[in-house]
Amino acid sequence: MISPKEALDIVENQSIALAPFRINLSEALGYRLAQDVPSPIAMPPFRQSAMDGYAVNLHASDSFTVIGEIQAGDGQNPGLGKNEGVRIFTGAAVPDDAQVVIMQEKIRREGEMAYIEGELGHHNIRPAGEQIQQGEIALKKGSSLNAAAIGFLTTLGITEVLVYRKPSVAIVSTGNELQSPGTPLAPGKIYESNSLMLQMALRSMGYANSSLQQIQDDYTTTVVVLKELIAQNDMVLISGGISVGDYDYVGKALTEIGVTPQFYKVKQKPGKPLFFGKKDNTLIFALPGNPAAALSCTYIYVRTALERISGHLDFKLPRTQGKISAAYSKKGPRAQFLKGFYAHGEVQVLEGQSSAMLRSFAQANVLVFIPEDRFEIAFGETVELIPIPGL
Ligand SMILES: Nc1nc2c(c(=O)[nH]1)N[C@H]1C(S)=C(S)[C@@H](COP(=O)(O)OP(=O)(O)OC[C@H]3O[C@@H](n4cnc5c(N)ncnc54)[C@H](O)[C@@H]3O)O[C@H]1N2
Ligand code: MOO
Repeated sequence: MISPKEALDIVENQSIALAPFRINLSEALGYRLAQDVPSPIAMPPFRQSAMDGYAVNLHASDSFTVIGEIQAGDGQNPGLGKNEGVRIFTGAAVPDDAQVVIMQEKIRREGEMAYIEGELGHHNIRPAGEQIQQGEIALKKGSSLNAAAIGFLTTLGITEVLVYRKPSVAIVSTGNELQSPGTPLAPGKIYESNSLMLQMALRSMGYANSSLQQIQDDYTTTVVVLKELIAQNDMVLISGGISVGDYDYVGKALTEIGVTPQFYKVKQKPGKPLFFGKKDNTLIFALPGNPAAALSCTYIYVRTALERISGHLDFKLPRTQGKISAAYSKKGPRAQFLKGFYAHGEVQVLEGQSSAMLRSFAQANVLVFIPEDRFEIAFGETVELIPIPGL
């Protein structure tokens, strides 16, 4: 059995970015750039006034003559003699001859004459190219296209960019005991909840392209359905049927389909029987059916794979720290990812850590990582936390 760290290393190394395509910026939210993007223009494109006031060619004087006006958007560049100025507004082009824009609050006007009152202070001119020069890299390959990034590229006149494709993900739940919600439970059945939960986890992380399937514990069906889904998708997430029971067909079916295993079983709780494999360019995770195990593995391993194949090339699982609010005793040698609630530097390990339970997960905002070789964590000790994404 490998450690969580070894398993994450394998996932990172095996998750290769999908093929890029061109996209309009208005559709590009959440994608990652597949190229360095150079700026086609300098920004600002001209010397820009940062204030409403007067642009002045000032020479050792505390007064000047106002000879005209420039509004934002005007294209003229009037010549200014010594101690001549123009009325100007924020965002307007400053005449080449002006060295300073004086805020209107510091000016007293008398007809065409303007008198400076108090200290001049800043020159209030944004130099051309102050933010970026023409040809300079605006955003690097791998950058996330969030609202600010899309806004920034739009200020440069860019309308289309090359981004990495986002994966199509098939989510498959297995198990004869599973019944779709919406009808009273039949004896021996439970409601099927993993597929919707996993779809929501993916959506909350920015991956909207997923489909849901449910299959019975039947070997032939499992082979046929999984084979087709693996051929058609970039990633397949299977929940349940990966342990050692007589009706756990998933592992055998994946072997028959020709999936190359990257690992099976991780020294962790929850999620010990996690399987990760590859067929051609498709990544396959067989997640343990226990709901908290399936979700925990999704937030740790599936997330890492999704980020990397979507172009977040150097993605590492975010980790932070907090002080534990009560002593904790770990039983057994497996590393643990505990459901926790973190606030103001302190983390509380929640009641009910069984991998069959979701109650504590529904209240958690972090996973508390307890390494394999740690058993007794003292009150107030600093522990590693993995924030739950998408909250
Ligand atoms: N003899 C052993 N038995 C088990 C071992 C072991 O090492 N030896 N490992 C245990 C651990 S740890 C886990 S985790 C589970 C994982 O088992 P499977 O991945 O095969 O999952 P299932 O048996 O199909 O289901 C487990 C549990 O989760 C419920 N489940 C499954 N799918 C769903 C779903 N879509 N929605 C809601 N709930 C679901 C299922 O009813 C079971 O209760 O194996 C242990 N056994
Ligand atoms: O590994 Mo299982 O998820 O502990 O119950």
